[in-house]
Amino acid sequence: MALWVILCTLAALLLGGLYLLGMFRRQRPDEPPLDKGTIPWLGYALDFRKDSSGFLKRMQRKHGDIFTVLIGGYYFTFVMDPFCFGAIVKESRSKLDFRTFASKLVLQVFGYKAIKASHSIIHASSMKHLMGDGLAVMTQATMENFQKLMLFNLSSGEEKRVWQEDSLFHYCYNIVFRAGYLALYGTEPHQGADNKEKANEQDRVHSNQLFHEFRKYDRLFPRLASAGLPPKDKIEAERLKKFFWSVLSVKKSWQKDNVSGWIRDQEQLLAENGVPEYMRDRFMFMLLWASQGNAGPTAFWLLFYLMKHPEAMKAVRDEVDKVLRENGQETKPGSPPVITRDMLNQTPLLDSALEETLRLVAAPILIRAVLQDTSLKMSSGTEYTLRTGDRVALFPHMSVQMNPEIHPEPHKFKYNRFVNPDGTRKDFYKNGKRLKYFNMPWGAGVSICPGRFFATAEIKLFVFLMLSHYDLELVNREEEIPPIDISRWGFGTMHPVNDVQFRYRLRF
Ligand code: HEM
Repeated sequence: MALWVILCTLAALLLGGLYLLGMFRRQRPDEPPLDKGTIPWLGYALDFRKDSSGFLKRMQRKHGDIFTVLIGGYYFTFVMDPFCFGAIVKESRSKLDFRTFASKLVLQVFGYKAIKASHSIIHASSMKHLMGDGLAVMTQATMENFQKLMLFNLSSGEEKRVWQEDSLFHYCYNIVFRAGYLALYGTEPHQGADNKEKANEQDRVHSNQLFHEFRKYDRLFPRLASAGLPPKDKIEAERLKKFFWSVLSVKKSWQKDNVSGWIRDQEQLLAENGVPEYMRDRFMFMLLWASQGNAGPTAFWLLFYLMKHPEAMKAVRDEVDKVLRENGQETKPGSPPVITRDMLNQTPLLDSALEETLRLVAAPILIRAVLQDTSLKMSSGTEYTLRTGDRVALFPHMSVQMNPEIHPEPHKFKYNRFVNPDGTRKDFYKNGKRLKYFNMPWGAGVSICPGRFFATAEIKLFVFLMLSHYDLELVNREEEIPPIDISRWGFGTMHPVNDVQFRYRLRF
């Protein structure tokens, strides 16, 4: 009898194990093509982690616009048909849920254990402070910090009109990160005008140190997110996490000046929802990564493409100069221009150039957990069932942003791709049908980036200041577009593998 029980238990365990490894899963008649790969449980995890875009291209060629693949124990259904995107991102949360996957990820990479209200707290405070009137306040704060970082040692005189050389990715990421960080997380307090310069200097030093630690974490991030870090790097990641929890802690923020309403409100709302202080510290780290991880790299690509395409540089610079002139702002040493949110709304060409940059380099993968069987109709008319327990994923970089049927010559940077000659926005079509989702750098639906208007303002302020103050050029005019780091597909803006040298010189 005992032997019989043991045998049954072993058989049940074996069957359970095989089930978990995916051995019994079969494609049902109404389901998308299923591809489990050859390695049990892992499936295609290694191929996907190595180069998600290359892998998905191969799968699309093999299976078409919808397919389910096994990746590290999870079944992901990738949907490449842009006419289905709306149905997926707008589906009710009871069927396709964004939170399940996102909560797991933020726990793994930031140590933050999300509560139910986290998402609505983020979105409510972003609506208040990163859009509309709140955005005007944030734009001004960011402007002041850009000036603090970029223009503090400018003086007039010919001797200053010498070329200075720097690495473009590092330069852009560094300045945009620090200005955004100081605008959101606050500045060093000071009393009286005498101490102001001292406080400014402290802000410069502190934000620079923070940037250098942030970059260390940033480099580990893709492998941290896919649980692929070797032990040595894991220890380093733990050290960095603790460093950020401490530097960004709620207690330290109470000692700062000019902490944004965005940070203050979220901290307070979390506290009101019973989140303990140590967890609120971790939340602050998550917000730092979300807010600063993409804007700097995007600013790099935008300036790079403008320098690489002189006609684009001229058009955007002329537009910036015109807006400054028409708003009574002259660029003179010693009196930096005041750039307002209204001025940033008068730049259709710069908007198009930024959107074009994002089309080329923003590559998030949007993921929803399937909580109930959900049917999905493709533009071909075929209907599929997404299976409960699976995940559904979109990779708009491949399916729309670089799709030659939607954007002719997709690898080319065309600064005016998104704007008509009269300044209005262009429409985009596939197979003669107008598309709603033709560029998705910010995601879509419930999980759309709540900081997108602030991000846009931040990058545009930076470009305004760079173009109005400096002549800019690549050190090597024939510089090739640097290859991208393919381990970062899915996480936002891509990074270049190598940096690019550029030089800048005061214009006046
Ligand atoms: C060029 C810059 C940026 C890009 C390309 C970008 C893109 C994205 C994307 C694709 C997502 C996730 C969407 C999803 O998973 O479905 C996201 C989430 C988020 N972004 Fe941004 N973002 C940028 C800048 C910013 C800035 C400046 C802020 C804040 C000041 C910000 C705050 C956030 C937050 C808080 C989330 C998480 C939202 C949530 O959990 O619901 N982002 N962003």
